[in-house]
Amino acid sequence: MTEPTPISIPGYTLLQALGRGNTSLVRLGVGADGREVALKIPLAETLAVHEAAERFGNEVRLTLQFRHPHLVPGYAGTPFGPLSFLAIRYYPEGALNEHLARQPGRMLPLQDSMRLLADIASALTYLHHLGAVHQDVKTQNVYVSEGRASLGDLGNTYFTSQGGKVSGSPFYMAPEIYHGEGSSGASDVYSLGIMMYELLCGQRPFTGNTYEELMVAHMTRFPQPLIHLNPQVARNVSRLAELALAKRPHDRPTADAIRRALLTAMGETPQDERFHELEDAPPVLEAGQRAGRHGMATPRVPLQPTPSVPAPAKASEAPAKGWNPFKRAKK
Ligand SMILES: Nc1ncnc2c1ncn2[C@@H]1O[C@H](COP(=O)(O)OP(=O)(O)OP(=O)(O)O)[C@@H](O)[C@H]1O
Repeated sequence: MTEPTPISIPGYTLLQALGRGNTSLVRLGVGADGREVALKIPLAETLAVHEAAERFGNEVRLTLQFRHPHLVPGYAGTPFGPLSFLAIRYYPEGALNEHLARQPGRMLPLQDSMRLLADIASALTYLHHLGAVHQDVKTQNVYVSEGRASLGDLGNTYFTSQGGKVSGSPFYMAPEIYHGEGSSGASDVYSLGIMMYELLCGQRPFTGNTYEELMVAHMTRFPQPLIHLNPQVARNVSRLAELALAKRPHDRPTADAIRRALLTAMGETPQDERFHELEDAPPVLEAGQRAGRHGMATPRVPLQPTPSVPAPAKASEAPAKGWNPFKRAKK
């Protein structure tokens, strides 16, 4: 794997690497104001492949545009070109999968799990309200801080009105995506349903050792009721988790119904969500130009949907070996 460019970002002191994904190297950085940030820097191979570079640009633009307490906030970024990067909030506790791996039995106390799930459901309610689909809801893309969750990684997010390529991660992908059909808010809800099982009973509802086994499980099997696996889970929450995994998208509840059920089970009275208006879209920038909340003025321009690599829809298209059920094939 090649080293990313750039090796320096004006305005930031680059510190140690926090992690590396398929697309980018993430480094801790300190801004001119002394604030620690996570700097996503695309790998050279990401920039070399048009679709991958477009996806990174999409992530930069949408992260800077959306604003919600449970979406990872973006501070500044350059969407395209050799100097592209994205500065986002730094989460010292890391991603939810890393957080769970540190827990005994990979399980958090029930109230803590419900809080995190309610936060993610809230973020999805916001995206769906705006007509956007996240397409990659999974524990690896949720960041945790002091018991609260923020959803990140908007590289595959698109507005349904503008269209976008269908993608997902095999452990979390809804049956309609395996069938090669379109994604929607309901396919995000399906992925949230998978996370409800992971967090509330410590196991995934569908497993498989190969892509084909996993595909068959998602398309044909029905999960055990959550409440049978963990009798402490409230009946309504268990029922909504099962419904979230309905084979047909229109049989699934909304993210907001799940949020409300979780809050009610926690003894709270759910309030209606109140949303910020969309940030002005960052302008289309030349290489090296920067957009952000404390950067240049941002004229209104329409967002361009950025295509992502489609998830393999048929067994014959599935990766034969070395497949990773947490990752889509990206390049
Ligand atoms: N905001 C952050 N704060 C702390 N650590 C982070 C942050 N963002 C990313 N990381 C670390 O960097 C790793 C790689 O990040 P990420 O998975 O987002 O990379 P990516 O290449 O953009 O994603 P993908 O592999 O889905 O294309 C994460 O697993 C995590 O350990």
